[in-house]
Amino acid sequence: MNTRSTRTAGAASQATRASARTRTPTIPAPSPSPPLTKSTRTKTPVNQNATAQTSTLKPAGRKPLSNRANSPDKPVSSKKAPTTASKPHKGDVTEREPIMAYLRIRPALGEEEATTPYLDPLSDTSVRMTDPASDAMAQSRFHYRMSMAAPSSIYKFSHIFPPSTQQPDFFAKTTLPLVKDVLEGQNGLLFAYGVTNSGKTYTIQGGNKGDSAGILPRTLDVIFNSVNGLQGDGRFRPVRLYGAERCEPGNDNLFYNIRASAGESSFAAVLSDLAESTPGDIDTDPTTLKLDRNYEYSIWLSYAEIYNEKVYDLLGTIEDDDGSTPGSSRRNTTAQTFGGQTVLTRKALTVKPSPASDSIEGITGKYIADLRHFRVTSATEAKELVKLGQVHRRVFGTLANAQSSRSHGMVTIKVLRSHRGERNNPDALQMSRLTLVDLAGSERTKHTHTTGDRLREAGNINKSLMVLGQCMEVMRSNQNRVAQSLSGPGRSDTKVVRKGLALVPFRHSKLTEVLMDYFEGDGRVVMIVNVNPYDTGYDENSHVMKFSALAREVHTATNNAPAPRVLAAPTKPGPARGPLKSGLPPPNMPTRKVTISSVGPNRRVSEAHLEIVEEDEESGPDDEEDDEDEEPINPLVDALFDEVEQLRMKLHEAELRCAVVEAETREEVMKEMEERMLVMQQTYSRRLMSELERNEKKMDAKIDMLHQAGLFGQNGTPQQGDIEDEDMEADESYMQDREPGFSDESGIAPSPLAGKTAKTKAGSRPRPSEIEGSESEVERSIAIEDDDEDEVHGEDGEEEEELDEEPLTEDDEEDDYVPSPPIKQPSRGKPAPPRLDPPSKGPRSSKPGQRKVSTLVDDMDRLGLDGDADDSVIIVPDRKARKAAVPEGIEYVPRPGVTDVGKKKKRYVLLLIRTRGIS
Ligand SMILES: Nc1ncnc2c1ncn2[C@@H]1O[C@H](COP(=O)(O)OP(=O)(O)OP(=O)(O)O)[C@@H](O)[C@H]1O
Repeated sequence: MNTRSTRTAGAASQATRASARTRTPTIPAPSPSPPLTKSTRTKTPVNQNATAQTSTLKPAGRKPLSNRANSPDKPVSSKKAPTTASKPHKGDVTEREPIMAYLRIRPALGEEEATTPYLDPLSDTSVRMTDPASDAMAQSRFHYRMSMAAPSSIYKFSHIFPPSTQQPDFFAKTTLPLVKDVLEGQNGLLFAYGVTNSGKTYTIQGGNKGDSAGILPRTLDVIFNSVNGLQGDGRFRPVRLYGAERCEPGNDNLFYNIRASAGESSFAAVLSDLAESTPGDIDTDPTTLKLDRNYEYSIWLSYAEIYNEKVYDLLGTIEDDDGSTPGSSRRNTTAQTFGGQTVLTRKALTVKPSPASDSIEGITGKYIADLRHFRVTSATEAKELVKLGQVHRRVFGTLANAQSSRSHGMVTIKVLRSHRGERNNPDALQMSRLTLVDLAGSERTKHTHTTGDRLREAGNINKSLMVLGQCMEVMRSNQNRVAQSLSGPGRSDTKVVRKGLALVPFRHSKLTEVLMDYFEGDGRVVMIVNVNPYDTGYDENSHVMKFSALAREVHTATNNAPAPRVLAAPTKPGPARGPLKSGLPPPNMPTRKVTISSVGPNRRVSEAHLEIVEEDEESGPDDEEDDEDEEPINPLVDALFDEVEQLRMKLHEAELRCAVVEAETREEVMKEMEERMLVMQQTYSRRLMSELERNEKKMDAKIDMLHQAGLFGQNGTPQQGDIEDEDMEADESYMQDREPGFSDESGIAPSPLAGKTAKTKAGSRPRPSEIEGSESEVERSIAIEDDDEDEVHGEDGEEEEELDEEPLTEDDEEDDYVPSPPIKQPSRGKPAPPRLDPPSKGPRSSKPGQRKVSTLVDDMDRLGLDGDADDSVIIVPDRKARKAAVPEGIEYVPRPGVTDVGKKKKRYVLLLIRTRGIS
């Protein structure tokens, strides 16, 4: 019996091999970097303790789904494998190793240097990550933290590379062991994972300065340095996943010229400009590995991308002849011009299960049908190819997103190795492959407000990464279950356990479908986690870190013995290998119209208007046959994944809506607040103005009383004429000082009474309290008392009515009157009025009110203020007095410009009484 046929695919198969072949079940400590040689590799049992101190992703929580993949007794496909007796089998030494997870911290760029990174390496293998928002929250009581991730966590890695790490060093520690493996017949997978702008492309491809070449160009350098002088003539070419087929040496001579690949169009010019600006051979890695010189090697390269859950050949523009079908063109991408419009057509490739005829020990992975591999004979040639793929990726990627890689880029290097003595024996052929994947940045839809096509694109990126995480989780859980059953007493028969293992959901995304063989078959897997510690997406970075913690708990099988590969059945030519549909796209074909431009040498700008047609995958006649080998896809799992994706989209849309509503609400509240503030400001300025006005009027009234009483001419005090002159001068100088539109420091617009205010402020008109010399005179004639409740009324007679309504009290009368001699107000140019007699200071003998009235009448008589006199002035202490004093036929008329000042309490009223004839 062919023992290989008993091998099963899926996690169960891994478990079987692990249990059968793991020789020393010791629990190793994670090594900081992968071993360079097989002898140093640590043999690891599948049972691992979680090394991350943070919570890992939650288990799916659903019942393990089983199908035939879960069964160790899964029957091999009914299809017969080639019956060649020399069918090779793998070596006996298979070990299991955890996925290596390396953290690379990106250095600060530009303005980021001013920011504090939120990653703090604690050692070579552990790092602390602290949410910057939690610091901000501690400082501000208004800030609240919306993150679901823990505010601070410690994560462990196989090794942590600080920002200062240089490309050569990074390559030597992470990738060189895989390069050695692939040249010795082992498979290897390396993928860079991280959020957008975290440095994945820089790590894989490199920068554009000296010594910044990434791990891909370095890998090519090391391979060609090592196989120098050991290259075969390329009489076999790799097909499908493990197969190889004979080809005529030389048929695969490459014809790749970027300009030629695009034809004579503006697009060609853009392509060549882009090629010039794309970093090429920046620096070369001098490392050379020692290889078995009994073998000869041929190196093949392919470059695919997965975009929106479709797989494309990035070297699709290269036209070559496959030799097997003479005359047939094998281009997957074409650029044709119709009436000035360039139509760029590329065809999505199908992912097919590897046929049983190719299978190695029953392991059936998947391959990308029609993805072409090109034989490369030098590092320069290989880098040129990569560069062409890069340009295509940039072209198609730019059409999607100018800044960020929106696709997963996948370069696969296949090494065909044959013994020099058996170079014509296909059974002695060995094939190994190394795939380097630059994953699309895990999309931060929440932060980038992605919508429409971008949202769908982001959804697909996230879906494939989510499925990758799910696969790892299921693999880990399956491996743990098998390991537990092995370690338990009397539980060495893991048959029952294996039956209950969950199906690893590789098939739910193109990315995992294409990579599943690395997880299920043999090969070492390395994961590079790129983190930008200045990035605002703390949550996304936490997710990336948790993902790496999970990956470190998954084990893959490594086989120390070289793996001989079978010579596959001849390739069946199918329609998928034929040329693309040519001509204009059919009307129902979805197309995208885009403009792409580039700046070439001498700052020449090239621009091309393109119509992009992405043809769907085609199914060929052999697909049915292939489908026989396919494991049935579980519709429930598929539906669940779709649902998760839909929910994620809905969540995102809801978040967007919330953000919009929040922004609108904030704006509304702001507007309302502004309006209220404005109203308040107006109210307060109105009050201030009226207050000012009132004070002005009061002040003016008081000063006018003094003027009219002629008190300023006494005892050296300024004569009224002098005061008026001074007033005028002061007014003039004040008005000169004040520019039109002047406003004081308070910002309040000048009051219409500002001039009056200024008068008093400037001191040109002395305040009553300032006129010390006249104080006694004033006291003698009138007492001026301020009252906070004073009110100034206009000349509308209100005062009169008000006063009449209010009964007079005795206090009023007492307070209101201070005996004073009657004063005759001198008219301008007339001699100053005679000095009034000092008031009698004797005790009051009569009722104050009566005394006031009589005294006032006497005063009037003394001053000759009769009804015929002009400009007569009389001070009437209160309304009673006024009523009593004003003789029949005389009415109270305020002089024009003189305010009728009234008080409810404790006030003196200055009245100018004119005779009827004067008014
Ligand atoms: N280790 C590093 N040293 C210097 N510069 C770096 C480093 N890593 C990244 N950069 C720079 O950071 C920027 C973003 O890097 P990169 O384009 O590689 O991010 P990315 O993760 O591939 O983003 P995306 O997923 O959007 O494609 C680039 O300008 C790159 O040159």
